[in-house]
Amino acid sequence: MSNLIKIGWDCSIQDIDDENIVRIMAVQKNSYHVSDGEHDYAAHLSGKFLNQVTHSLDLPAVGDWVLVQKLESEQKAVIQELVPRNSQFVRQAAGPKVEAQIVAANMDTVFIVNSLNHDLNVRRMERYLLAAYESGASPIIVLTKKDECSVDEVKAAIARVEEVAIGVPTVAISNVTREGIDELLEYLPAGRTAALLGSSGVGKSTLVNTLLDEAVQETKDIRETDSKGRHTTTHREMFILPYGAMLIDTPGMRELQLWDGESSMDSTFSDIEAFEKECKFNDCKHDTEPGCRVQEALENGDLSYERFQSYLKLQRELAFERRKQDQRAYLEEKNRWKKLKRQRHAGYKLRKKR
Ligand SMILES: Nc1nc2c(ncn2[C@@H]2O[C@H](COP(=O)(O)OP(=O)(O)OP(=O)(O)O)[C@@H](O)[C@H]2O)c(=O)[nH]1
Ligand SMILES: [Zn+2]
Repeated sequence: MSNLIKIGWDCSIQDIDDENIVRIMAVQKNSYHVSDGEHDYAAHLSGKFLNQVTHSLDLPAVGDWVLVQKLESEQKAVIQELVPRNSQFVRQAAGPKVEAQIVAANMDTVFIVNSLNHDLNVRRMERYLLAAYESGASPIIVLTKKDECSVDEVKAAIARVEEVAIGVPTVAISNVTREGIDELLEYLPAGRTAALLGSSGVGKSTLVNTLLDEAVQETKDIRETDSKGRHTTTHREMFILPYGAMLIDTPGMRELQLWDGESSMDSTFSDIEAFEKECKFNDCKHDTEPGCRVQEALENGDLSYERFQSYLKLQRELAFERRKQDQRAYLEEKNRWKKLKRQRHAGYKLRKKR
């Protein structure tokens, strides 16, 4: 058990004493890299596990705890069962398919990484915040490339961020000068697990290297590209930092398409939520209703028009996402039914032959 504590196991929450528990350190296609805090194993899913998978969220992700059968002699392990998660960061998988993709699991903290230079985008940050709240972990905003900005620019950027990340700690850092790194480390005590999330190029992998103090995770500068000029490294990996915290890197995220988040809208938009409570009507649509506090806030500048638009847009997007998922659930059920019918029919034919 003591070895598991080294890789983030929280004994106070989960009181399982099992030497066959390991943590997923890396995922690459269908193979896993797991650790029990002492030894590493190459792992794959058991047939039974695969048979029970009904949803992409049932599959192990980086940060997950799983029960395995170890084959000590070969340093291999077979994954039997997934330990229920404390948190999970989920997005709609890239591409046209309606599919949830789990980016990281069992993290205590989500670092939402943005770069302080020209492409600081608070609308994108709202989206990440929503998904972070939805994950069940606590968000922290990390602003990189401080070295590229003047003191005033940094101040102005932080002020913009604080308007959307209400009450969320914000740390500005530089991977070049190491400024702000000590402050960031306060959010990374030993035994804690954090995930780095943010768009491609904001400096996540560089930050992993800064914190590891060695070049482990390849960064943009030296990364290979595929024939289309895209970066090919997209695998997720968890790193054990020298002082005992765990850090999950999530390279190659181009955009964050939401999967779920309706229940986290209030946390993400706590300012709007507070105004809504003061509207005259409970079911106010904040449009033309009399006594609308939201409209009043928009008029007197307490609430920015862009932020309110973003709030409405995310609401619509989540509702749309929900409808698509319902449709998919319906089709899945239908296909399952068809398959069952086919199987029954085949069984019938077999019996007749005998
Ligand atoms: N000036 C400056 N450049 C930085 C800093 N952090 C990262 N960079 C540079 O930004 C570029 C992108 O950094 P990466 O660490 O590869 O970005 P990433 O977020 O891991 O990107 P993906 O792996 O594609 O998701 C590289 O050229 C880094 O050298 C910083 O604090 N200051
Ligand atoms: Zn209203």
